[in-house]
Amino acid sequence: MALKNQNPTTTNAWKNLQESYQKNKNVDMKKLFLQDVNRKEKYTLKLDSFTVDYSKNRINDETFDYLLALADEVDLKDGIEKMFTGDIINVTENRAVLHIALRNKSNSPVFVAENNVMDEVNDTLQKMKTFSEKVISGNHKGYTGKAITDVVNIGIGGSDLGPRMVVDALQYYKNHLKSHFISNIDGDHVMETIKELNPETTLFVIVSKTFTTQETLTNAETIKKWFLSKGATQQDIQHNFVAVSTNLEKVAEFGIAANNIFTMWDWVGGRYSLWSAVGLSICLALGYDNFDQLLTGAYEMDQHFRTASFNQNIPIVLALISIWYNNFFETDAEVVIPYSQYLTQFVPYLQQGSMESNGKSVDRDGNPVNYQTGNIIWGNTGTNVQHAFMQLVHQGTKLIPVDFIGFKQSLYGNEDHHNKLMANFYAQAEALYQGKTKEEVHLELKTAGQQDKIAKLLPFKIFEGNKPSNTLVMDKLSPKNLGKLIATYEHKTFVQGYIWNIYSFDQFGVELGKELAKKFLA
Ligand SMILES: O=P(O)(O)OC[C@H]1O[C@](O)(CO)[C@@H](O)[C@@H]1O
Repeated sequence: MALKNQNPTTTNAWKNLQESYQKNKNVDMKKLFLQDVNRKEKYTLKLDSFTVDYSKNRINDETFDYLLALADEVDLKDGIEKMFTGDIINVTENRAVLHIALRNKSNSPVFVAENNVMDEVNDTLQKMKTFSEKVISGNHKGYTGKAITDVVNIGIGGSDLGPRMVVDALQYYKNHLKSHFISNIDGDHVMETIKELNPETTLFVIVSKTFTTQETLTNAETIKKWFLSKGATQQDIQHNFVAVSTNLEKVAEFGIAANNIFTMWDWVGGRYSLWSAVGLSICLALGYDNFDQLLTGAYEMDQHFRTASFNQNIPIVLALISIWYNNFFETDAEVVIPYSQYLTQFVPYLQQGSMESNGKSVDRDGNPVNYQTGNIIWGNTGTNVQHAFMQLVHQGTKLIPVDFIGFKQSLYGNEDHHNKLMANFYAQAEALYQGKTKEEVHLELKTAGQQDKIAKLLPFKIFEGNKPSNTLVMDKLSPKNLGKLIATYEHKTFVQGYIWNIYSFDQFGVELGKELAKKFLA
């Protein structure tokens, strides 16, 4: 059965939210905190050690209830169940959407048509484990009999961003294998990556769900030529090349042996695929046990998402807050700022996850929507952003909600650095919320003995404040916690798309550019 099809603007909850917006759009968050001493606790969600404080938002109890009512009215519960039970919710491509099956630690059956997909999932995971252990231990040899030292992931979009982000984020847990990622069709990118590599000891992992993507195939062919030009033969390819794909025929045409193919399925969207064999580069870089922990973290979030009541549900609450700003305040963008240098690739990863999913302008009936859909996601790591774009968030004319992501402990345990990092983390959220009034600036200049500057500087030093943010805190950046964090944003994206009444799991918007590029090439 298809997803319910309902224009969200026709719901009672939407009308109530419009009224609530008119009444409360300029609500002073400081007053909300004064009125309710328990606000911080009340507006904080928990899943084990993962806490999400959403108290610094222009939301009062009334608004929050209407947001929850919106989720009820469009029957979000039904949408979630349909995803988890393998319904064809990617209608335009006639596919189920089952990234949750890839990390289904309960191993309870998940059916697509009559087929329990868990059997194939478990087989592929076992194959990834066996192969990655063989490579890491040095038992899998390159074509001249030497152990592998370097792994190159060749893929783009979901076949690159997920594994790249996870390998980078979890580099603390990495083994001796060096990881490289080639995505762009820019030949300089390819040459810069392979120039130092030894073809004898390098494993190339070609990742393409379709195995028709121009970038990936061009890059893979260039590398194959380079490999063959170094004295290797066609026969040697089986030692140094493996592929991840659904398109077994095309992989065979490329010259990769059948037992070197790791399968995936059409019910895994590219941007949701790092949990599948697309994560092979993750297993190779971190070892299978760490990959398994990543899956466990995501599974725990899946369970929470599926079972927690809406008002306690982390992805749902984050999605509703986002809709509140996007559709009522008409903010266009959201900033995501992880306070961990390890998460440098997190925002580029999230950009595909969110923007390729929800950048749609027709509803599930094929009619143009008369409301805003996908958010623009941007950001980078703190504290770097404080010296870059935060000026605009603090004092610019736009209202830009922020997600701050932080960890209680650093991995190397350097307390001095970590205390300073986290002091900045909390200070940014506080500064956005508190602001600085005219009176405060006045007093500050006076106290600093700068009375003579008051007339000149006063307006420039005022911070309007009352700017919204969520604060997401985990104990430390572990594989399990990263799994939880990624799954949080995956489900947030699902909820937004569901409520906006769009299809989040196709991506026809990338096709026109591809077609025209072929014409330009000709
Ligand atoms: O894995 P493939 O088939 O090469 O596709 C790569 C990427 O291209 C897209 O289809 C479009 O950008 C993404 O959704 C996907 O992640």
